[in-house]
Amino acid sequence: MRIASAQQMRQLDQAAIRERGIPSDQLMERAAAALAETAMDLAGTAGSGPFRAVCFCGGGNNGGDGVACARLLLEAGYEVRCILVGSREKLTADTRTMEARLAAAGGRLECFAPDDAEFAAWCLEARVMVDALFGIGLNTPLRGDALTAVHMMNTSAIPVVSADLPSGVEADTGRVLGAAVQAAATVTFTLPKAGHFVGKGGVCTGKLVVADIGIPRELVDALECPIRTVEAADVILPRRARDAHKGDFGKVYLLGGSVGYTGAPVLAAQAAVRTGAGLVTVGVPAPVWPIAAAKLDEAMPHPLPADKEGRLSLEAGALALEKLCSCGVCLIGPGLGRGNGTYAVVRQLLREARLPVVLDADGINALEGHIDVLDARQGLFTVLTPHDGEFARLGGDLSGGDRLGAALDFARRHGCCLVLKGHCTITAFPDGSAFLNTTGNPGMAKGGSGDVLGGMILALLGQGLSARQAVPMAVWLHGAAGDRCAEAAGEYGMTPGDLIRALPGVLNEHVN
Ligand SMILES: NC(=O)C1=CN([C@@H]2O[C@H](COP(=O)(O)OP(=O)(O)OC[C@H]3O[C@@H](n4cnc5c(N)ncnc54)[C@H](O)[C@@H]3O)[C@@H](O)[C@H]2O)[C@@H](O)CC1
Ligand SMILES: [K+]
Repeated sequence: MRIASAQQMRQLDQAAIRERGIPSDQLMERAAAALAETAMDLAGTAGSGPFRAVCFCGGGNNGGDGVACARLLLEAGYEVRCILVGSREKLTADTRTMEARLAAAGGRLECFAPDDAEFAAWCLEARVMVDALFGIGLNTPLRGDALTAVHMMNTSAIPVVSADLPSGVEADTGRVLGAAVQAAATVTFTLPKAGHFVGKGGVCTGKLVVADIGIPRELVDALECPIRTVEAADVILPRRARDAHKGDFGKVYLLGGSVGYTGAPVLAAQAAVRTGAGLVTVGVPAPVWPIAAAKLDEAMPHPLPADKEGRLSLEAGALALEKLCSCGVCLIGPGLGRGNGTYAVVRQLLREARLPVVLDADGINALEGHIDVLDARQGLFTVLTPHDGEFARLGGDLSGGDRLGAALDFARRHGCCLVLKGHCTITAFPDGSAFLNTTGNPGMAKGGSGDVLGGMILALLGQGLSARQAVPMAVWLHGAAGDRCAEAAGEYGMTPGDLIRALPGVLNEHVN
C-alpha cells in the first residue's frame, strides 16, 4: 500500500477542494461516516440500548471529524457526550459548521471539565469512545487537558476509535509526542501514513481502516509515494522454468560461525536452501566445521583458518575471497563473534569482493569506526540488516524516535540498502524509497531469527531478483513464516528452526 505524508494529505485535500470544487464539509462528513461505522462496530450489538458514546474533539479539523461523528451516532440512536478539548475560539470553520449541525440534531459540544465526577461516572457506562483530538496537524507534545483526555481514554476499559491517527502519534514518524491514545481501531482517510506502522504509532493504531472520502482517484494516483507497505499481494516469487538447473538459482556464499556460535551459520544456510538457493557454500572457522558439516546435508561447508578462540583468523581472508569469487552474492556475519582478526577479515572482503554483500550481526559490528569501508562500496551493492544496537554502533541515530527517517538517512548517506529490524522492519534504499513490513510477531524476538532472515535475503538475491524485490519480499516472508509458527506453537514456544520448517508452506503460496 502507498503511504502518504502529512504534507501530501494537506495538498491532496486542498486540490480536491480548490481544483475540483469538492466542499470541505463534504469530505469531513464522509470521514465522519467512516468513523461512525467503525465506532458502531466496536460498540457491538449485545445488550439493550440506548448505547453511550463519548467523542473527545480537538479544535482543528480532526475535532471536526469527531463532532460530525457524534451527530451521526446521535442520529443512530446513541446517547452521546461530545467534548471539546481545547479553546472554542480556535475552532476551524468546518468544525464550527459541524457543531451547528450537531446542535440542529439535538446534540451539544461541551467544554471538557476534567474534574467533573458526573461526567466520569457517565463515561463508565459508555460502549465506545471516539478520539478526535489531533490528526495530521499534531506538531508539539500533548499537555494539559489533551493529556488528561488521552489518559481517560487509555485507562478506561472502553474501546477507542481514533480519527485519522491515534492522538499523540506523529503522522510521518510514528513517534509519540508526550502521550498517545491506544486505539482499538483507527480510521484514516484516503491513504495510510507511516505513523500507522512504524515506531510506537504502529502499536497505538490498533486495527487500521482506510476510508475513501471522495478525493478524486486521479489526484490520489498522481501522488508520488516513495514509502510503501509490503502486503501479501506484493510478494510474488518467479515460477521456475521447467528446464532449469541448479546453476540458474544462484551460487551463494555464507561466511559465519565461531566457537560459541555454531548454530547461526547453520540456520542461515538452511534458510537459504529452503528459500530456493541453487548452491550454498559455507565458510566457517576450522573448529566449527565438523559441527556445520554434520548438520548441513544440503549446503557445502568448508573449514577456514581460526585463531585460538575459535574465530576466523586473518589468514581466512584470502581463502574466503577465493571461494567467494565464484559466487554471485554472499552473506557475511552470522555467528562470526567479536574479534579484531575476524573484523579485519570482514573489512578485507568488503574492500576486495566485487559482488553484492549482505552484512549481518558481527559482520555489521566490523564496520564500527570503519564506515568508510561501506562508503567505498557505493557502486557494488551492500545490504545491512542491523537491529537497533547494531544500527547505533554504525552511527545510526534513533535517539529522536524516528526509525524511518534514521533508516532513510543512513541508506542515502552510505549508498546501501538498510534493513532496520524490529516491529515493522523498515527496508530503506539510497534513493529515498522505503518498504514497511506488515508481518511478524514478538515470538520472533529470539536469537537465530535474524540468521534465518539473512539466509533468505541471500537466497533471493542469488536467484537474480533485484534488491528492491528480494529484500522486502524476504522480510515479509520471514514474518509470515513467524506468524504461521505463532499460530501453531505460540509466541513463547516457537523457534527460529520452526521458521525454516514453515518456509515451504509460506513460499508455496507466493509463487507466480
Ligand atoms: N479537508 C481536510 O483538510 C480534511 C481534514 N480532515 C481531518 O483534519 C485533520 C487535520 O486537521 P488540522 O489541520 O486542522 O489539524 P489537527 O486537527 O490535527 O490539529 C489542529 C491544530 O492543533 C494544533 N496543535 C498541534 N499539536 C498540538 C498540541 N500538542 N497541543 C495543542 N494544539 C496542538 C495545531 O495548530 C493544529 O493545526 C486530519 O487529520 C483529518 O482528521 C478530514 O476531515 C478529511 C478532510
Ligand atoms: K485522532
